[in-house]
Amino acid sequence: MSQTLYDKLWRSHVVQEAHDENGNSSALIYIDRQMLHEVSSPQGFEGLRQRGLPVRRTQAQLAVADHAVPTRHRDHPIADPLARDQVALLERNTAATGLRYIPLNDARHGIVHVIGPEQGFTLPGITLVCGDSHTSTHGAFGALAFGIGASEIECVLATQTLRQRRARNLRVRIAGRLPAGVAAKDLILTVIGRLGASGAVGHAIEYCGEAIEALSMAERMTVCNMSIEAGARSGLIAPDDTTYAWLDGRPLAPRGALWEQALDYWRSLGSDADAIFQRSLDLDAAALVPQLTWGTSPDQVLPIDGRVPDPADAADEAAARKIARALDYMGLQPGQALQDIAIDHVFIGSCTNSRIEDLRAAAEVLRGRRKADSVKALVVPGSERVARQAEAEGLDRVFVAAGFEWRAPGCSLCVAMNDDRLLPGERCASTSNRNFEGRQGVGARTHLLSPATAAASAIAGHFADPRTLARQEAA
Ligand SMILES: CC(C)[C@H](C(=O)O)[C@@H](O)C(=O)O
Ligand code: SF4
Repeated sequence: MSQTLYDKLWRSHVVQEAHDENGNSSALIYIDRQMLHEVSSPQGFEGLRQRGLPVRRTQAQLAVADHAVPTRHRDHPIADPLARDQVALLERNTAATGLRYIPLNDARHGIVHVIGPEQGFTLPGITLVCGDSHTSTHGAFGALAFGIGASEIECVLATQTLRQRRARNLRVRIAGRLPAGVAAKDLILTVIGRLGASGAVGHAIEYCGEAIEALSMAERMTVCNMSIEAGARSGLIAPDDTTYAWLDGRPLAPRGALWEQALDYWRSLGSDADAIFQRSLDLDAAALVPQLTWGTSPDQVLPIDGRVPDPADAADEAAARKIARALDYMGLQPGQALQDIAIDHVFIGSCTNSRIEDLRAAAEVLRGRRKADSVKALVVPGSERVARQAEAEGLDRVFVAAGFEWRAPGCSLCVAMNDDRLLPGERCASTSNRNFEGRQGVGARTHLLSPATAAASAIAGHFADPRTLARQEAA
């Protein structure tokens, strides 16, 4: 029977399957690898300790502290007591159980979803979990990767299995090629706008089509990363030569004969031509434009040349209330042009957009230019590896010359769990993935966009279209 990529990943990991009276299937599936971070893991380790259980497969785990870590003064002890305790606890837990832990000042340190792939811990064909919703990122490699809860972390530590419900298949097919100035971030924001924030609940999204095949691994990770913002726990892209070239030689990737064997297997993973998807969405890349969120949910998104929606135009009462509430929190007026909205901050970072390609895209816009005086701007590379690469290319100097602060890796202003946060009412152009109320600090206002659009907006002091800047340059 023909199968999708998801079906193949699922079936190859089922230990035992069960069907309920509605025909839904759930199964005990084998989990190949788990990543752990300081915020979601303590309860899992504690549960294990209380039950007196050992970790079943220590080599299958990789831990790193990223959410609470400061992005300055990394050579000093962590000043914030809560963050210090969280990091110290992860260090103790991993040491006590013999798990692989990447310390703060290690050359491999960074955001969990950036370093997993970098180290080759993430591989095609595997199941990978983490107590973190953006684990969908790793699906860019053709891995079945999803976020799990605290009790599930304990279960994976103890048994290397999980009971899961099988997802339905949703295909997002993008024809054609992305136009210049339009990024993978614009693509995924468009998709989320079309599907809605809970539109893909219960589904695994497979992204395919010419535009997806043409994406770099960094761009594919940006796309899969935000699958959860449409409600899907997993996003997937079939592995191909781009994937293999990127992984070849990574520290934890297979080598020699094992690499050849793995390649043979990985090449069999793509969805069969006649595989059945329960749902599908088709878009043309040529029609895509830079996107910007205006509200407090990632699906409240519009083209950069759009205007703030008017609750009066909403389809029904409930939709009108939702828009009105978002406008109130965001401090916006119906009908306002998005490009007239002034910003206070720019944040380039997060597991969505902090890879070297993202920094290059932003630096290209900023080279020889300066941010507006009214704007505070921050670049937080996704990992030490990204930071060193950027420094080797002189990108850090481009950012600093443009008036940006160049920081050490971590989640930082994506989630404001460290000391990087905004004040109430402050407005931020952010390359991260969530614009929820309070996400970047109590009362802070977040607008999601691509690195290039963030850079163009930093220069303008208000939201700006990176394509306009490129046209001015050419003129
Ligand atoms: C803190 C963590 C558990 C959380 C998540 O699950 O995603 C965070 O990473 C986020 O992006 O909101
Ligand atoms: S960078 Fe943001 S989205 Fe990614 S794991 Fe950290 S907090 Fe979550």
